[in-house]
Amino acid sequence: MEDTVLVVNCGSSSLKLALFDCQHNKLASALAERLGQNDAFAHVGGLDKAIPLDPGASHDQALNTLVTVFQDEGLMASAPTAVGHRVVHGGETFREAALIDDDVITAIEDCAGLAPLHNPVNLSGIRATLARFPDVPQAAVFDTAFHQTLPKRAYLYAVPEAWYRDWGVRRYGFHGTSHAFMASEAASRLGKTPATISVISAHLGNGCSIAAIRDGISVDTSMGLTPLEGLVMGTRSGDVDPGLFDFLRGKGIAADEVHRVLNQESGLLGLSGQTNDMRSLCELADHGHEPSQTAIDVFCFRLARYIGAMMASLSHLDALVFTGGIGENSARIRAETIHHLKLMGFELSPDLNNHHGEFSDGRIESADSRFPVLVIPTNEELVIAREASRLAGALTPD
Ligand SMILES: Nc1ncnc2c1ncn2[C@@H]1O[C@H](COP(=O)(O)OP(=O)(O)O)[C@@H](O)[C@H]1O
Ligand SMILES: CC(=O)OP(=O)(O)O
Ligand SMILES: [Mg+2]
Repeated sequence: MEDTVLVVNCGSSSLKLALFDCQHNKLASALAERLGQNDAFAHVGGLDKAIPLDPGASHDQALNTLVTVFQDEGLMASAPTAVGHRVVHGGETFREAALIDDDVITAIEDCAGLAPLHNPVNLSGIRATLARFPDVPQAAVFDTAFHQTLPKRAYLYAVPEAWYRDWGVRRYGFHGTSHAFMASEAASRLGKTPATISVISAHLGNGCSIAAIRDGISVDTSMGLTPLEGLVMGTRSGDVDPGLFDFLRGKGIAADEVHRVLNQESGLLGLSGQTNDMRSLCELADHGHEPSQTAIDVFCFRLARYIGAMMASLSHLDALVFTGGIGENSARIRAETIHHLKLMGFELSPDLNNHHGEFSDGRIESADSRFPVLVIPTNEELVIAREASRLAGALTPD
C-alpha cells in the first residue's frame, strides 16, 4: 500500500484537493468552485468529464464527492497516510504547522473572528476529512505562521494599545506558505542557503500580498489584521482610507455593506467594472477598454509602491521574486510594475521577461539591473504536503 498525503485547501467558495505520493510527487488534483451557489461544479485533473455537484453544494459535500471520485477512478487506493489543511488565520497561537487535535480545532475557532470568510470553511474541510478518515493524522498549515517573526514596529497599528492587548488587533500577514517557499526556492537558484537569503516576494493571484524576507525570516508584509489590506487584488480593494467608512455611513451605507463591497466588488473588478481576472483585463485593455487599463495601472503602481516600502526592512536584497497566477504568467504586469522602480535600480530584460519559461533559473533582469528579478512558480500544496508528512512522521514509532 503506497503512502499518500491528501492536501485540502478550502477557500471562501472553492475547494482544491491534491494527492501526493511519499516523494511528494503529485498523483491527482481536483477543484470545486461556486460552492454554496446553484451552479456549483467540480473537475478532477486528468478526467475530461465535469463532476456533478448538487446545487448549493457545501465544502464538505464537495470534499466527500471528490474523494469518492479519487477512489473510484483508482487515483487513491486506500486512506491517505496524512492529511494537510491550509488554514488561513492562526493568530498569534501558531508560529508553525500543528497536528490537529481538539485543542487545535478550538484555537482555529477562536481565530475565526479575525478571518470570518476563511477559518469557518477551513474548519468544515477539517471536520469532513476527520469524519471520513478518523484514524489518519491531520495537520493544519497556517498562512499567518511564517509572518509571526514580524518585528513589533511592522505588526503594530498606531491605534490604542489596548486594542492589541485585549482583542489582538495587529497585522498578521497571509500567504506565508507561498512566501516561505519563494524564499527557499530563490535561495537554491541563487546558490544561497534559506537562512541567509533576503528577498522581496510578490504573490499575485486572486489574493495578492508582498513580503520582505530578511535572512530567511519574514520582517514585513502587506496584508494586515485580515487579508483585505495592502495590494489591489481581484475583488479586494487593498488599502483605503479608514475614513471611508464614516463617509459612506453619511451616504446611508452600513459598515457591513462597505465591508462586503471592499472584499467582493472592489479591486480589479471594481475599477474595471468588468472582471476580476487579470488575463481578461489585459485582453480588454488591448481592445481599447480604458477602465481595464486604469485597473491595470492602479494595480501595478500600488505594487511598485509596496516594493519600495519593503526595502525599508532590508539591509541588502538578493532578489525580487514574482509568483502566483499573475506574477508567473503576466510579462506585462511585471514590466509595468518594474517601470516605476527605475530610481531604485530595478530593470528588466524585455527578452527574458517575455521568455523566462525557457530558462531554468527564472531570472528576468537586465544586465544593468541593480538587483536580480526572478519568476518562480509557487507551490503551496507541496509545502502543506511536506509539513503534513513531517508532522505525521513524528507520530510513527521507530
Ligand atoms: N497569462 C496571464 N496573464 C495575466 N494574468 C493571468 C495569466 N494567467 C493567469 N492569470 C491570472 O492569475 C489570476 C489567478 O491566479 P491564481 O494564483 O491561479 O489564483 P488563486 O489565488 O485563486 O490561486 C487571475 O487573475 C488570472 O487571470
Ligand atoms: C489569504 C488570502 O488572501 O487567500 P487567497 O489568496 O486564497 O484568497
Ligand atoms: Mg494559487
